[in-house]
Amino acid sequence: MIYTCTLNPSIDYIMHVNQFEPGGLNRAEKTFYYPGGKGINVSRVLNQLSTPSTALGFAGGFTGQFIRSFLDEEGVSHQFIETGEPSRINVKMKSGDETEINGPGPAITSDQQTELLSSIEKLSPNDTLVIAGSVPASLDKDIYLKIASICKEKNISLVADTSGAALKQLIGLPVMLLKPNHHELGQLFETTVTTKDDAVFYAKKLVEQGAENVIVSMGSDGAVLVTSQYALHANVPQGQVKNSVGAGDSVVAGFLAALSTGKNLETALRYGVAAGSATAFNDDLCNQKEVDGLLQDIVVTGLN
Ligand SMILES: Nc1ncnc2c1ncn2[C@@H]1O[C@H](COP(=O)(O)OP(=O)(O)OP(=O)(O)O)[C@@H](O)[C@H]1O
Ligand SMILES: O=P(O)(O)OC[C@@]1(O)O[C@H](CO)[C@@H](O)[C@@H]1O
Repeated sequence: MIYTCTLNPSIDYIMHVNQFEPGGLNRAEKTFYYPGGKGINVSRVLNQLSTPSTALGFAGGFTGQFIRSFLDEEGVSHQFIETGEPSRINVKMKSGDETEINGPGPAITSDQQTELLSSIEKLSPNDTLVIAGSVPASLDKDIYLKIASICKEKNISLVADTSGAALKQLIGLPVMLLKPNHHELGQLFETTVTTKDDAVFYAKKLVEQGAENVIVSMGSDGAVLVTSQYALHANVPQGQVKNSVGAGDSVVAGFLAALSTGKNLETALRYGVAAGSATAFNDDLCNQKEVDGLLQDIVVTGLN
């Protein structure tokens, strides 16, 4: 069974504003509300790809209620710990470019944190846990390390999509998949990752330190997969980007969905990139039909 863990879920409030004028009264042409947070996005895309998962983490207040009801309607299983204070609302403004303002999220008590760790302790060996997104300030700074230690002890396969200090803590641990984007990979090594070769060079360092698979997503330049055996690149199909929020999470979901049906790593990379691009070409996250429609346009090539 796949579990996802989102420590700081959100409602993503997506606003399309034709010509944004800072300091003026702006009116949006179109708005959308979706449950957000990286782990939740992974669970929603897995569900679209007929791969069951359960979303764990914290949710609270009227916004938490919206997140739960939305997931219920879609048939995504969830077990969030109630925070009392409302989950955050993240504003994503599309106005030529994409501007994001993410809230800090509710305070989480140490009892609530302990409850989450206990629920992870109860997962079974060979389950997969996806930890994704930022760590709220009220939680222990090393919570991902604590979760990774539980996974190691219980033989739970760990997947991580996070950045900064939270990502740094996981280096050297036996992680099944790390999925930084090229900016996050660059930050980790205090450098700039711009080319496929840069991505392979630094992803290899993560593999040497214990990661089984590293996918570096590179926006319109596709994604690179590095393992101890080889490095592959997948291009992106042509299309019009509508909303790239959750595109990286969709890569993770597509990759895991393919692996769960026994596909090989090359095919799983192709699914991951198809899911990422299908989400980028959509207002909401992708669905199965859209992913299937892009698969044949994605070419996977070997890199040195
Ligand atoms: N311009 C684009 N055209 C086609 N596909 C795209 C484009 N931008 C992103 N994608 C798809 O989305 C995937 C992930 O993109 P990106 O590297 O921007 O992820 P990310 O920064 O982790 O995203 P997020 O944090 O918003 O989920 C890419 O590998 C690709 O499949
Ligand atoms: O603040 P974090 O946890 O880093 O990112 C949260 C977030 O921006 O990531 C998702 C897209 O990947 C959105 O659904 C959500 O709003």
